[in-house]
Amino acid sequence: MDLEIRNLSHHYDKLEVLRDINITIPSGQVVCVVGPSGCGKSTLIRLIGGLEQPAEGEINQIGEPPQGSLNPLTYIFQDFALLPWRTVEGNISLVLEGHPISREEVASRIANVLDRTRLSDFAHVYPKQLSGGMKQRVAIARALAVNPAVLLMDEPLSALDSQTRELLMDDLVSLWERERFTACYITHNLNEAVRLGHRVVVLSRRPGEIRETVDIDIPLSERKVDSPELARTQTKLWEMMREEALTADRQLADA
Ligand SMILES: Nc1ncnc2c1ncn2[C@@H]1O[C@H](COP(=O)(O)OP(=O)(O)OP(=O)(O)O)[C@@H](O)[C@H]1O
Repeated sequence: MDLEIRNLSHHYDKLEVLRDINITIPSGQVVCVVGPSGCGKSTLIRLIGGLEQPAEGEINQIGEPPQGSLNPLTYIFQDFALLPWRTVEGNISLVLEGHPISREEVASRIANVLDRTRLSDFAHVYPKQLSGGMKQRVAIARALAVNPAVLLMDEPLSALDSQTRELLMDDLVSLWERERFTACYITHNLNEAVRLGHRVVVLSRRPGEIRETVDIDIPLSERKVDSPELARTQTKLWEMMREEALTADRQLADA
């Protein structure tokens, strides 16, 4: 299933947040959205997921969700959003409850995502026993358990230290290589964007408008930390964002 965002604009009372956004998220690709603080990135992902209705424009789901999809649009948040009183397995089963699937299917979905995220040995552990990186892997496993058509990821790595972030980026790449998920990935971190995005959409300061869309053709598995080509793309993106970010910072300071 592709996701098509057409002529989307949004405001909160008089505060114009997003202006005429057009983005296509093709099935099996990761589209990263970057932009300065306060430009409307989180608003955009909430609108895509249907948590809020856009003031103007539309979000179209083109084609059918994958077979066995229980929830076509599924979020992964920065703060993991795990229930502390449930084990890893219990946190994953939570999203499967209430769906018309058998106990055997619940068990097989949980086993599958624990295996894919290398968490099988931690099924009975509670979140407080896990590091931040592992908590986010649980959140990723939970999202994958419903076999979503599109993963909506809002700054999923920004609560983690840089080393853990690197490891999780590798995890996301391996997960994608194994089963090509579709994702809209919001981040202010350009390094994440060039490592994980097939396409990077750069937003201006608020009201967020599309400044540029950059396609990166290097296969995800070949994007190495020290790749000069990626470094060049990252510099190009930063040049686009620099002025916007500086002005956005000044506006926030004046507010
Ligand atoms: N529910 C709301 N009601 C009123 N204003 C809101 C609401 N949600 C967001 N805003 C405002 O809309 C603007 C965009 O916010 P948003 O969180 O989408 O930006 P962002 O790009 O994700 O920011 P950051 O990178 O700092 O997380 C901000 O000025 C914010 O204060």
